[in-house]
Amino acid sequence: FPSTTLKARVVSEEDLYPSYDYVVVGGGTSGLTVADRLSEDSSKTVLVIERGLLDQREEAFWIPRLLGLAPPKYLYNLTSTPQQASLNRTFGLQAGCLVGGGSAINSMFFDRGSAGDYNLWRDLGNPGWGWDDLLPYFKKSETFHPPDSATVEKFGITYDMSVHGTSGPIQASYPPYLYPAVKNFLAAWKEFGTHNPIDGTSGDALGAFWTANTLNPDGNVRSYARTAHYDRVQSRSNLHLLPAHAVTRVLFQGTTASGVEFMPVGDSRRAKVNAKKEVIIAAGAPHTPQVLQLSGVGPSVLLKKLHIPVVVNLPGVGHNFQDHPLFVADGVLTNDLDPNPSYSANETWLEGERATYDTYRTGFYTTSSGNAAAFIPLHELTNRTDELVDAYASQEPKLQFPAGTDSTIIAGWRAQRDALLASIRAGVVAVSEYANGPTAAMAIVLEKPLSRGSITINSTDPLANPVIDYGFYKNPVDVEIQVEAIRAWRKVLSMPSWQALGAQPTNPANNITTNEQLREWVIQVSTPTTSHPSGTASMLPKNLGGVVGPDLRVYGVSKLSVVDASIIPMIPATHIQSTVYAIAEKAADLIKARNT
Ligand SMILES: Cc1cc2nc3c(=O)[nH]c(=O)nc-3n(C[C@H](O)[C@H](O)[C@H](O)COP(=O)(O)OP(=O)(O)OC[C@H]3O[C@@H](n4cnc5c(N)ncnc54)[C@H](O)[C@@H]3O)c2cc1C
Repeated sequence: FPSTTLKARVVSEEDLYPSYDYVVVGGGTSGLTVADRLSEDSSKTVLVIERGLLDQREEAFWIPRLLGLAPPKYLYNLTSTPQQASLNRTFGLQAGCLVGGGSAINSMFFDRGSAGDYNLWRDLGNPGWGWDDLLPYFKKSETFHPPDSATVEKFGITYDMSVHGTSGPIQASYPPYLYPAVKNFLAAWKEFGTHNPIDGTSGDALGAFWTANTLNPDGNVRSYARTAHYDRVQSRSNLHLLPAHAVTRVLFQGTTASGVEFMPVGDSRRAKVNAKKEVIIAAGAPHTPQVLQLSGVGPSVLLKKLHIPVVVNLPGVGHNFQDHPLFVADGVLTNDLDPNPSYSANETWLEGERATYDTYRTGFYTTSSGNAAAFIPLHELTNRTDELVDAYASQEPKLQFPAGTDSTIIAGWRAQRDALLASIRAGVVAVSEYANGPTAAMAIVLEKPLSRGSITINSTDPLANPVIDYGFYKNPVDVEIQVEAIRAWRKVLSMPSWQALGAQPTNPANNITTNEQLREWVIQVSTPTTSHPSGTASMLPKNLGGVVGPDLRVYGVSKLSVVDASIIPMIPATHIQSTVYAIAEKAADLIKARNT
């Protein structure tokens, strides 16, 4: 990989200015995006404080196929509490602890939800956050490189340039190595009864379609927040990055954020830096609530228990936690095509592909985790739609939460449920995702869970892991949708285009058929996370458990905002990084406008 000089604006503690216009907490996906945009104005100074290290160009960060192999020092080691509705199992939560955050280690799917996903945000009390409002920011964030005509012809990829950006920092493209069976996947879903949108990023992400990756076609390397929003602009003298330091709390004068306290990781010494205009929190959904709670912004009951002085009682901080639960349904293709994913089991073949990548930057190593997915609305998934919607609608909100839960959080859940059910009835959101494409085995993902969890601290140690409760499958109707998703998967495998490849389901086996059997299977094999944690500092009205308003400012204090995946009020039916980039792009515009 062409190595660059990376030290220019990485500062050490001694070089810090005593104050900056903006201090950004967390140099991950959203933090680096916002810092890049705010530092476009050379008269403003910006400091990013990142708990993790700057990667040293280890292969896992730039060779797409090596995703998942990041050295442990760049990862958090987070584990949930035992999840009651899931046989009391505990589950990890993957998150990147490095400059670039999740974007450095993710699976590189780069897609968007449906218009209905974002219109839900708007309709929950967030003017300016519907699909039409966000589309310009999706476009601003990316440079989309369409596939060449030979690829289009061979694989039938369709796209609509009018919904894409052509000059944004994140590079999006298709790898030059695609599997022919994806065409069968897409055709089978059409035979099943859904459609193939021309471009799944157009606001119509209902159906089965090709998906691009965060792949820079110049060398077929990962495009991520570090390369796109830091390396690209590191010559700016008004942008400073302080890696390997954790923000321990936001400092307040009264209720005005005035700066942050931070510490070098591995040293208990504390230091302070001032923010003249705003402190911007971008620590990611697992850690943003931790930073807020440590700073005295959160549920007062919790803060008092930990003897943290309360700056503002905000019960929603750490609540409304959502992710996408999933399981893998296994199947085989007895008559598979050439090439197919099973080749990668052969070490000699892999060595050849690695040599091809090293020499030509083509072949298998340009691929990450997939280039197609199906997002299916409930009425296409099952004929039990009315029954399932009624089951959700008849639930008593209070029973979804432990005794003592603040009434605003319960009201927020009710509002989300009612809005979601209207969208499900209207058929404008997907509830199930079938990820990947070229195999009969599929990750089946619940896209619109109504179970909610929480992330809270139980210690004032800023480096301690927060307590992660996924609230996994707490809502039994979520499980019921997963049951229907298995039935739909079996049905799609029986369609002519899959049968042409000899598709057969293997697990769950065909003799597992009753709702009860399928439910039991789902509970045994599911995990609560697709590494899409969201919602822990939700953008919702305060009386609905919100933490920030549509301007992303934290309620009850001034000069403090949140710009990361925590603000997502309802998780969209998509992989969420492009949404996080769009949020951060919009956040930067909002912050600039109020600080001219
Ligand atoms: C393994 C994995 C696979 C994924 N696959 C996909 C995919 O294929 N497609 C997709 O669209 N999405 C995917 N995602 C999700 C996507 O990458 C994330 O949603 C997104 O990166 C979140 O961005 P963020 O800015 O909210 O948080 P992050 O990018 O996680 O940034 C938060 C940063 O804050 C830092 N931080 C935390 N606490 C502190 C503190 N106290 N002081 C200073 N810094 C702090 C962290 O170290 C981190 O760098 C995946 C995520 C993971 C982890």
